[in-house]
Amino acid sequence: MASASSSASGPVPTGATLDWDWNTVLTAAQSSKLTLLVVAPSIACFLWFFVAYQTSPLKKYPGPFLAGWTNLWRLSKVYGAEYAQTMKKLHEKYGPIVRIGPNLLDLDFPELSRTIYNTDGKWVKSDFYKNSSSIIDGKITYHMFSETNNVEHARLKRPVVRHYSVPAVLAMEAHMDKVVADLLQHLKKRFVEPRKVCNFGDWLGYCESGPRHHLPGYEHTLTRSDAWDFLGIVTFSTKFGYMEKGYDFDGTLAVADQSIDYLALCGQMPWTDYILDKNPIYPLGPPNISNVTNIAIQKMTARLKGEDKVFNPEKPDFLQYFIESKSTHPEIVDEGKIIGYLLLNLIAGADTTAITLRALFYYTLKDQRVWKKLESEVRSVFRAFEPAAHSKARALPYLDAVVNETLRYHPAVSMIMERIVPEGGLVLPDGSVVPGGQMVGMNPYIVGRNKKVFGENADDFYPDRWLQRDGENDEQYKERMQLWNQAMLQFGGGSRICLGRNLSMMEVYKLVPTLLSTFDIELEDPNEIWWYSSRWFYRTKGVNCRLRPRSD
Ligand code: HEM
Repeated sequence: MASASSSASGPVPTGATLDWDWNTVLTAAQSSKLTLLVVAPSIACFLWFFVAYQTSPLKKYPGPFLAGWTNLWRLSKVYGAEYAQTMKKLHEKYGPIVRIGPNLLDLDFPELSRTIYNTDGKWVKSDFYKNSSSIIDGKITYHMFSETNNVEHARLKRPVVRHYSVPAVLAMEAHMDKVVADLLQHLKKRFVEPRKVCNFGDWLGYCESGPRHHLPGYEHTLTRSDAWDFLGIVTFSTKFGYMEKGYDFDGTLAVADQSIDYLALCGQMPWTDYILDKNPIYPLGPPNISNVTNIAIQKMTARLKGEDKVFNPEKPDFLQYFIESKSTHPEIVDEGKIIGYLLLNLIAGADTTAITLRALFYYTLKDQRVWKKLESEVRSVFRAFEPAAHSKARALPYLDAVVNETLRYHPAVSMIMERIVPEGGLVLPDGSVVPGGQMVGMNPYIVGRNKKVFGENADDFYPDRWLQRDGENDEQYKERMQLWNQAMLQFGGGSRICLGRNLSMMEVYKLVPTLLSTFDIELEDPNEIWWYSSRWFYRTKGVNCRLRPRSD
């Protein structure tokens, strides 16, 4: 070992011969700084997580080990885009209760659906929802979906809720008929006459790095453009033009996808929204749906000035209703709120309906027994090239069964709908109590496949399960349906139930019989496996079909 005096690197006590090396001392000092800067916080962090983990009241519940420690685990599962499938496997492994976050349980107890999703105002949405808000005049502003305060939510909903009721939606049937009639003509000209393949889903390469234009032979994203144009018409009497152009010409649909993915990813660790989208210095969030926002602003301004030439007062639309609510509820509704209501209609409504329609065609066409049964029921009532009347369509039992089965089997929202357990806690069927302040929720995909409710074949697409069984009397059938409906959370539940469900069901019940009674439809490749991405929305692409004029 060298003496310290031989070192040029620092003062040495006089006369002392030291048996150490200043480099070693410095290295030690540096490493203790390192210890302070890196190791100590890591230990503190570990201890914090360890204590939180050990003392958590949810520790007793089963689930993946890492999920109990950090929300990064569930973030990674959302990122993987196989969320619903992963959760299903976890429930198969652990049972009806799975701890998927340090403070979050995913429950598969349909009997609790009316407790957790109810109207008493005590169950509050978690912070998951908050990031789907916007900054208006420098202030974070929530809409009906993102508002977690139940009192404020009820205030926002009050002026508009009646416009989504069944009678109000039925008053819009004339609008819908126009979109359906246009769609039939488009299909005839674009696909039936030139004998081209029609894409019932999104065209290949959409939203990926490739150019944003149609590929030859796969021109039309039928369900999606129809759903967007339909909502454009009922919302402000104007189609976006996706059906005419046949592709996402202004990029809106791609941006809508990004904002829904942002909701799902950022919602796993809600504080990240303050670093990303709500960052006051440099917002890094998803791009706005500026095209649609601009259209909404233009339409509202023109309507308020009496300059909207396309609006026909005999055919009411949501914009008109929202403008009226400004007079009936001036203390709640201003022009900013009207834009919020308009945008929510589009973002919450178009893709959910498109996903449902696409799933219905995919699963039904894949099972020719089901397809033929549906086709013959529909054709016994409706003629070709005639928009199906909603009231007649609702009376068709097999169509009803197919729609229910599609909603059960492929819910457009396939992620846990988080709620905060109120004071007093939640008693689970196993007798354990989840204390107030913790989070629980159910996933429509998981409860929709509960084998105790739907039977051993719950993982099969089998619409006939919804029909009255041989030997089952009316009372028994009614009871079974009541039980099954508890497990149908496709539209959420309670006071936060989907506001647009009547509207989307009207579209589905009109469009499906109209298409089946007008065309012979078949999958181009009966073995087609579609693309999917399961996050908040269970999105899909594909379903390429050949359409021919109806042969019988
Ligand atoms: C098949 C179509 C649809 C499905 C599957 C669907 C699904 C859902 C679900 C599951 C929720 C509740 C989310 C939660 O509690 O966490 C919800 C809420 C909502 N949906 Fe839909 N939706 C559909 C269509 C529509 C349409 C067409 C509109 C509007 C025109 C719409 C507007 C809304 C609104 C405003 C909310 C928030 C309700 C509130 O919190 O008060 N949805 N939807």
